Amino acid sequence: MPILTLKEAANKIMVALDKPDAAAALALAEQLQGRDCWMKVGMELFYAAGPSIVRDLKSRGFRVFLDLKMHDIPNTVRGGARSITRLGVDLFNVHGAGGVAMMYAAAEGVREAVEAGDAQHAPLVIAVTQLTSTSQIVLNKEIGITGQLEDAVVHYARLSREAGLQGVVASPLEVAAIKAACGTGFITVTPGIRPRGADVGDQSRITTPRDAVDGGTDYLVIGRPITASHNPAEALDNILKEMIEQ
Ligand SMILES: O=C(O)c1cc(=O)[nH]c(=O)n1[C@@H]1O[C@H](COP(=O)(O)O)[C@@H](O)[C@H]1O
Repeated sequence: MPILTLKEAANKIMVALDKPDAAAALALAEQLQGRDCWMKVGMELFYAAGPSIVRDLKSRGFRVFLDLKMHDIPNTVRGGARSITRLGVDLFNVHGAGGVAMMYAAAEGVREAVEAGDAQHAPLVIAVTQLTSTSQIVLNKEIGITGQLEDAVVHYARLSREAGLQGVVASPLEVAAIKAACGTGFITVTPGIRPRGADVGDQSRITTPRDAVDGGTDYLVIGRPITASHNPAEALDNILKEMIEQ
């Protein structure tokens, strides 16, 4: 892998702002300001703080990944995508399990909002393949998908590309297979990042930040290793250091 600059490494980080309200999220974001990383707004924060949290983060100069993992009938997802696009986010996700028509509807919703002049730019749309908390055993025995987990991930990646989406969410362990199937330009956004010695928690398919970078991922989604630290800025800086070390 080519050596990354500090700025390039920071550009790859999406900090999962899994906080209960806007005040807590913005206090954390402020501590990380000036480092060029993205902020990810997920269900906990968005359901509490609403659309204004997106505007608050954008006005502070952050790029925003809105992680609401839409999974519904195509018509509903199309409307959801239109509303999300109007918010001005840079990237959002849907569930690959919703199928091609649903994913296509998400892409259409984006186009409709942009063409109607309701949005300045089109956000990237990506599909969740298999959650990084899902293990091989859970996939086979609970979810009921037979075969290898990596094959299930690649299957959804192919479908999402067919539907016109720009990338997927997967674990860093599947990046090489996704890129081989869908091309190097197909974006991989990878949670399941744990620095050595960090608490794994509910994640199942994990790598260190450095292994994720060496594996060719485009973006690393990192929550608790940064946000639960007593010094989030220092935790982020240590991760960045590990990513750029020769
Ligand atoms: O779409 C996501 O962001 C996502 C997909 C996935 O498969 N696994 C996953 O962990 N995530 C999100 O990534 C973040 C990971 O957070 P930590 O486990 O605290 O680093 C959380 O906000 C999850 O909601």
